[in-house]
Amino acid sequence: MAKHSETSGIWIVDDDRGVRFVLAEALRDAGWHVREFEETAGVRKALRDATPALLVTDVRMPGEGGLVLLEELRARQIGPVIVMSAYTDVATTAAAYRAGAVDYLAKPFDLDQALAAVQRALAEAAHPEPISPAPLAPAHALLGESAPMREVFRLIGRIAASDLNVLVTGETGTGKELVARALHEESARRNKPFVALNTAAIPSELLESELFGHEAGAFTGATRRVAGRFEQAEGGTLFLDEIGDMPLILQTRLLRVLAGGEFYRVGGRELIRCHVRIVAATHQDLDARVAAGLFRADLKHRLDVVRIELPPLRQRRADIPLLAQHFLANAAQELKLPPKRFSKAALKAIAQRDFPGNVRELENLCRRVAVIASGNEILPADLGKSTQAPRGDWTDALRDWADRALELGEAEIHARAREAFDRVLLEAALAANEGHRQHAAAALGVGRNTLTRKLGTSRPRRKS
Ligand SMILES: Nc1ncnc2c1ncn2[C@@H]1O[C@H](COP(=O)(O)OP(=O)(O)OP(=O)(O)O)[C@@H](O)[C@H]1O
Repeated sequence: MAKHSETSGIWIVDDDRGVRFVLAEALRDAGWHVREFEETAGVRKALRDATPALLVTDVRMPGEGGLVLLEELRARQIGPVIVMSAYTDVATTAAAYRAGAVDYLAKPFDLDQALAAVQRALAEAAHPEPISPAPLAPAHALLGESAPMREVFRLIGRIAASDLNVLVTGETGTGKELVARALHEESARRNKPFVALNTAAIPSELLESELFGHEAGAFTGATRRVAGRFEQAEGGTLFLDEIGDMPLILQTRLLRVLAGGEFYRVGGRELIRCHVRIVAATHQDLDARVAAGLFRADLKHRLDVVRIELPPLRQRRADIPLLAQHFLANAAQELKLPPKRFSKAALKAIAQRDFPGNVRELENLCRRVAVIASGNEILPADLGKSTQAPRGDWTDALRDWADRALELGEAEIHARAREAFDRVLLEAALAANEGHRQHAAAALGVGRNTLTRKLGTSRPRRKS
């Protein structure tokens, strides 16, 4: 490796001597000239005679913090700067990127990772990307301290300010929606709407108008013009959950909108331009769905510009105690119960459990014990037996849909919901029974005639 002593080298600022020493030695071994500082005051002094080729700084130190120095260096166009910190929550990570950091190392870090970050930063220094300044965003409740979650926070911090579409993948209940919200909160769009739509929860014939809105008279029950989610999210972020389940016909429509940035309401003639950032999520293997012909490859490319993979809870058990205590405290507060806490043994027992329903299942367990446990300290015996993961309750989605339809004063709400309900059951039963009507009817516990009658009536009612 080439010697870099012709530049003023790499400067490391950290009040922790151990970190400084280990990092400095590794960088020197790699051929760089390194200067060490234990506080930012020393850096300011040194800046009178020299500038670093790269600065690596801690965030919280006695005296002035690293981010203040970072902002000043950015103003003077000195850098690049890599930030390292044991504080790895989304807000701190994103604040570092906003202040101008080119990378963020979560302590404790791997030395190879640090060396790679230094090399990358120096290589990219010739083409620095502008980072728009923005005020600190409020902290939000995406919690975690495990290595995989730190990586997720790092990624969120890095890409929040961009307008790139993001695909969040992960099993059910891993926090995909919270990640989408964090991306929104940390972006310049934070004062605009965040709108979420679960594409799997909406009957396919209603999905188009949910997304793009409709004009009065566009179909039976459309008594007045209604704005779709795209319009509602204008300038902000649209979160499309369960994107893998979107019917192909709508995938085509969505693709056109994403490509052209404009759309018509259902039954409308006015072309509407949209400036919405899309964060999509799925618990399915989207590549497999593309291979099976169930998902459009071109749409996947549009959505999957940056991917954030949320690991299942079993791969980040280190987060369980933190999450459990948070959920227990929240549940007690919400339910107006006296504060409760887990005994050490109970926390240990929880951390060893399997949670097929991931964070959502852990949250439900904490709510349950908050109510059931009699004492203020939760003991292992209070936890009960591990149960199978409760799946996301579809009636929640139905309730949301009904609330909205009622609020908008839509017509024939009951009939439309019933139709959708029947159709989903019938389609599922027919699919599970290879199209055999009698078997499908038996599986559902209805007579064959009922099934045939319902098949006859549960058709889309769009007029045109
Ligand atoms: N890291 C986390 N910190 C705090 N709360 C979390 C975290 N991850 C998930 N949760 C909570 O767990 C529940 C499920 O999270 P969320 O709805 O974001 O999951 P999801 O992956 O979108 O689920 P699904 O695939 O079923 O839609 C929510 O109540 C959320 O607040």
